[in-house]
Amino acid sequence: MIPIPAIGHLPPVFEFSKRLISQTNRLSVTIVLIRTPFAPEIESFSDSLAASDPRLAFVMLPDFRPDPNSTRIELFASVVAAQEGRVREVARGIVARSAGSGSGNPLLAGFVFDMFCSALMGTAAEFGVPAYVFSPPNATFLGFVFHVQKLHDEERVDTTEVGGELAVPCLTRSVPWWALPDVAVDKTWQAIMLEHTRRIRGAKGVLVNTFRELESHALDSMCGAQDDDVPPVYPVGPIVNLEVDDVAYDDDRTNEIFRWLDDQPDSSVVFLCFGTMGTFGEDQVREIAYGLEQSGHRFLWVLRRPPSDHEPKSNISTDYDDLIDILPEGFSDRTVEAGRVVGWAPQKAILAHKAIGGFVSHCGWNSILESLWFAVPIAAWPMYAEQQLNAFQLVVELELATEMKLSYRMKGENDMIVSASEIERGIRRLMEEGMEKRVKWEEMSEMARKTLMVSGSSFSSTGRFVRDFLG
Ligand SMILES: O=c1ccn([C@@H]2O[C@H](COP(=O)(O)OP(=O)(O)O[C@H]3O[C@H](CO)[C@@H](O)[C@H](O)[C@H]3O)[C@@H](O)[C@H]2O)c(=O)[nH]1
Repeated sequence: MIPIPAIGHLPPVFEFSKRLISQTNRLSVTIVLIRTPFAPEIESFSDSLAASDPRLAFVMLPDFRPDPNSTRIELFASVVAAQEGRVREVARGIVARSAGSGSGNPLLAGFVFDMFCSALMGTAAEFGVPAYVFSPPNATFLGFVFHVQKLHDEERVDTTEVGGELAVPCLTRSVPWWALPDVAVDKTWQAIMLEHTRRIRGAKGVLVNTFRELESHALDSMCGAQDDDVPPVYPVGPIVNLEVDDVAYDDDRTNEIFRWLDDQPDSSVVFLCFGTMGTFGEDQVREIAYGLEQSGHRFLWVLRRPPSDHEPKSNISTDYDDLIDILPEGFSDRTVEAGRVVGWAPQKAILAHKAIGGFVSHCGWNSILESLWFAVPIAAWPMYAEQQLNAFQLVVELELATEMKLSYRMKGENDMIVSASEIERGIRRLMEEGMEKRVKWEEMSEMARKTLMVSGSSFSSTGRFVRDFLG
C-alpha cells in the first residue's frame, strides 16, 4: 500500500489494510510511509497498528525535508518523487524474500496506490503485478474526474472555461458553477487531476471509501455503457478509523474537553471543525464567535491558525499559542458556561459523544463519513479541494445536510465573510429544525454499519477485490 502522507488519507489506508487481513488470511500488507509535516502523528498510530497484527508491516522512509517555499501542489509532487526509488527497493526486498522462502509462491501480489500517487503506478508493471488505486474521496468525485477528463480529451471541452452549470453522469442534478471543485475550474488543479485520472484508467481496479447505499447512482454511473474505460470500482467503505483518536490523544487537554461534554445535556452541543487545513482570518473568526453567542446554543469549536509568513506554505494548520489573542474581547468569559474553543481535538471521539447534536463541517469526506457513522447532522461550510461538490451532494442531491455556506465562489471577492447573523441562523436551523433530517442520519448510520457486516455490500465488495487481486 502506497498512501500519500496526509491526515485525510492515511488513517483510511491503515483501517482498510486491517480490515483486509481480517477478511482473508491469504494476504498480508506492507504500508510504505514517509514522514512529512502533513502528518506529524504518523508514528504513534503506525506503531500501535504494527503491534496489532504480524501480517501488517510498515516501512518508514527517511524524513522528507520539504522546500519551505514550495506550494502544497509542488510538495505533493516532490513527496511522490521522493517515494519512487524506495518503493521499488521495498518491492525488491519482498520479491527476494519469496525467492528465499522456497514455497514457489510469489510474495508480491500487487500494489495499491493512493490516487494521488498515480505517478508511481509504473512500478507495478516493472514487477509484473497489478496496480490498484485507492480513492479517499468519494465515488461522486471519482465519477466527476473521469467525466471531466473524458470531456477534455475526447470532446475538447475545457471545463475551466464553461462558466455555467455542468451535467455529470455521477449526479442526478447538474452541478452549478459555484459547486464545481477546483479540479474543474482551476487550470493548475485541472492539469494535475487530468494526469492522475488518465493513469487511474489504467489501474486494474479502484477501491473507494464509500458504500453502495449512500452513492448507488454515482457507482452505477461508472460501470458499463456510460464510460467503458473506467476500471472496476470497489466501494469498500465507510472506512472510519476509530482507533486513531484513542492512540494519539490521551492528554489533559483532551480529558478536559470530555469532562465538559459529560456535563452537557444530550444532543445539545454544536461541534465546529474544519479539517486539517481549514482556517479563517480574524474578521471571520469574530463573526463565528458572535454567531455562536447569538444562537444561544452550546458549542465546541476547533479553531486553528494558518501557517504564518515565515512557515512553509504547505503546512497543515496549527494550534494558536493563546486563543485569547484571536477571539473577541470578553468572549471566553461570556461563554464560559456555554462553550469551549480548542485546538486540534479527537473529532471521532467527539462526534461519538451523546452531548453532540450537530456538526458545522468543511465537508472533507472523512468528516462526512464520521458524522454519518455517529448520526450527527451536518451544516455544510465547504472550504477547499472537492468540498463544495461534497456539500452540494449532501445538501442538494441527498437532502441530508443543511447549509451554513455552500460556496466561497458564490460571492464576490470582498464579500466572502459569512456574517454572524447567517451563522446564527445556520446553527438554529441545524440544532432546532433538523428532526426530519436527524432521522435520515440515523437510518444512514445504521446502513453504514450494516454494509461492513458479513454479507453487507462493502464486505462483499472487499471480498470481490481480494479474489480479483489474487487472480
Ligand atoms: O481537529 C481535528 C481536525 C481533524 N481531525 C480528523 O482529521 C481528518 C480530516 O479529514 P477530512 O475531513 O477528510 O478533511 P481534510 O483533512 O481536509 O481532507 C482532505 O482529504 C479528504 C479525503 O480525500 C478530502 O475529502 C478533503 O477535501 C481534503 O481536504 C478526519 O478524520 C478528522 O476526524 C481531527 O481528528 N481533529
